[in-house]
Amino acid sequence: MGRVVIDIKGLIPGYVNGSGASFKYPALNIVALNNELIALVGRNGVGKSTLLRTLSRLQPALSGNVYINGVSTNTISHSEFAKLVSFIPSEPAHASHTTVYEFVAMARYPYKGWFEKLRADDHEMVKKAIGAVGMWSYCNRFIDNLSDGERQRVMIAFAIAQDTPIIIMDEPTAYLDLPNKFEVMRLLREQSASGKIVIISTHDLQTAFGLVDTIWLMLPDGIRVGAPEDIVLSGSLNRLMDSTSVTFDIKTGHFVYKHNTRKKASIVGADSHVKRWTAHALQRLGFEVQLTENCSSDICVQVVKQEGKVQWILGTTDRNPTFDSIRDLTIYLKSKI
Ligand SMILES: Nc1ncnc2c1ncn2[C@@H]1O[C@H](COP(=O)(O)OP(=O)(O)OP(=O)(O)O)[C@@H](O)[C@H]1O
Repeated sequence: MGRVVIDIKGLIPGYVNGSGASFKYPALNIVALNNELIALVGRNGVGKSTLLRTLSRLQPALSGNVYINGVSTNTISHSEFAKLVSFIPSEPAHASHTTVYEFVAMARYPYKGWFEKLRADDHEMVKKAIGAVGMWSYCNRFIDNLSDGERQRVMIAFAIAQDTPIIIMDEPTAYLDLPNKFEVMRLLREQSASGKIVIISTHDLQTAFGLVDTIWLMLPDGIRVGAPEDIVLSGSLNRLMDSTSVTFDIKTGHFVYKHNTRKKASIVGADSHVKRWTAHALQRLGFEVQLTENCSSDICVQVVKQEGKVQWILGTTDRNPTFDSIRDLTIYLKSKI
């Protein structure tokens, strides 16, 4: 696959109605490069689908331009554009009485003239695409009878068979369980590694921040572009969450519930994994937790491990309450605070 560059210049995506623009996003200036897997993230309603649909030419921009390899997409014919960009919408395909094979074969039609049949090399491409997503044994199954995860793989096969240098997918990991989310991301990584630009929108920050090359973070006042790590270090994620109940913990890389109470607790003991998960439980109860060598707060939990058995002792003497599980410890603490 040759080099591909998307150059977004002064693009304002949005909708107009009779009284003017009903939704208008600030102007975007971004360059995307081949081999880049990009996740577009942002709150509900910020404009992710609108931007992806605009890049895919399914709706006009309010102003600005998108260039693919230096050519304005407004000047590219529909059939040529279909050889450059495949767009997979967020709603899973429901094509009645269409088999997986027939559905993926439709991806080859941009390469055909009117009434022209698929040739042997088109069929090879379709077979390769279905095989690449591990769906070969499903070829004769109807699309309607697939699970969401299976259908999502078929959608990726469609994009592979369309064989475009740019793949745009709106929420490809929605509806999927965790192993399937990672599997879909692996397939998309393979596509970008083969030289394509892959742009997806997602609400799944863990998957996005763990696996993509670049984040496009859509905030209400404009977009931030960077490696996931750049975005974390810029502090922009707290603006994404800008909420009274969630905050981003830069030390752990996790989004955490914001508690109002800030009682202090310390956890002592030798087993670092047990200490860390005990801290997790106490943080959930609203404690500010320190993992230390010595008890330094009013509430101190000792993690003791003897002959493979773990116990949690509240306080510093043997007469203090002792628990056999984190659940018992938290039930006790909740009854006291
Ligand atoms: N057809 C339409 N006409 C006018 N406004 C629309 C239309 N479709 C969506 N909008 C508005 O455009 C804004 C952006 O919507 P969009 O669907 O792009 O957001 P999103 O970030 O994809 O949201 P979500 O994460 O909830 O899917 C919203 O305020 C929405 O109400």
